[in-house]
Amino acid sequence: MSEAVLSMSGLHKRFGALQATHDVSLDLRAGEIHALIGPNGAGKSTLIAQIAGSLRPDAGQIHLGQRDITALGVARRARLGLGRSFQVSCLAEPLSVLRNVMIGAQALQGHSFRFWRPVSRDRSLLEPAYEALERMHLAHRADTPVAALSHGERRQVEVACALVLEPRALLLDEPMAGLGPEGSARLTELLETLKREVPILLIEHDMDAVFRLADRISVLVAGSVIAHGDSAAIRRDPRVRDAYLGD
Ligand SMILES: Nc1ncnc2c1ncn2[C@@H]1O[C@H](COP(=O)(O)OP(=O)(O)OP(=O)(O)O)[C@@H](O)[C@H]1O
Repeated sequence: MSEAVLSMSGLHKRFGALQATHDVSLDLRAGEIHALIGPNGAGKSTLIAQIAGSLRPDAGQIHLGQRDITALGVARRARLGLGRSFQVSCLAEPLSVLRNVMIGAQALQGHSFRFWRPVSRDRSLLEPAYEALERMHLAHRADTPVAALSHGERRQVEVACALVLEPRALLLDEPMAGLGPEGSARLTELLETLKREVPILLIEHDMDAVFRLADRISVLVAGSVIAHGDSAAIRRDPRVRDAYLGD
């Protein structure tokens, strides 16, 4: 079994009386997609926020490789190799695809707006941004305004933004949301290839995509991991069927 690229142990997070994350331990290994699924309000976004660094856990540790990153902020984690895409799109419609990817990378690096270099002059980002677009099969759209892209292509741009800093691990929060069958199939194919280079922790409600993509699945219910295993094991787990999948 390959070594964990990203791992968390004993994570707890409480909001007042609500235990949003309860003793969650899981890891992400090289070459895999590990999907995190669960009903609405199960605590998936709360968990991702703790991993990405925007929310501090009450207890527990998060490691990127051997390094304890629990106390580090979002930008430090991004610079150390934790990439993420967001549930809500933040692309600038009138700007080209390439400029959006460069701006996205700057933002992830933690540049404050006051000290922003105009992105068009930041040559250091140009080549990595172009390469990230190539990895998402979008280089031919580099000069196209985001406004002219399909919904699926926008999702590809969002993943490309997260790839510019060459992450060691990637957090993807509902990348299939709002995609039709064609867009979803296309992104599924791209992620299947991408995982060989960057392991992916995937939060996703589209169960077809999850069962096709995930090497391992963890099921979160009311803040706790109630089941963990490969697709076949999760499909037949009676606790998961009761709590989430139904018949
Ligand atoms: N900042 C907050 N303050 C108080 N309660 C919160 C806060 N953030 C989340 N919660 C609560 O924590 C629980 C878990 O929410 P979370 O958004 O993490 O679930 P989720 O699994 O991501 O849901 P969804 O699939 O609908 O996005 C919910 O009951 C939610 O209302």
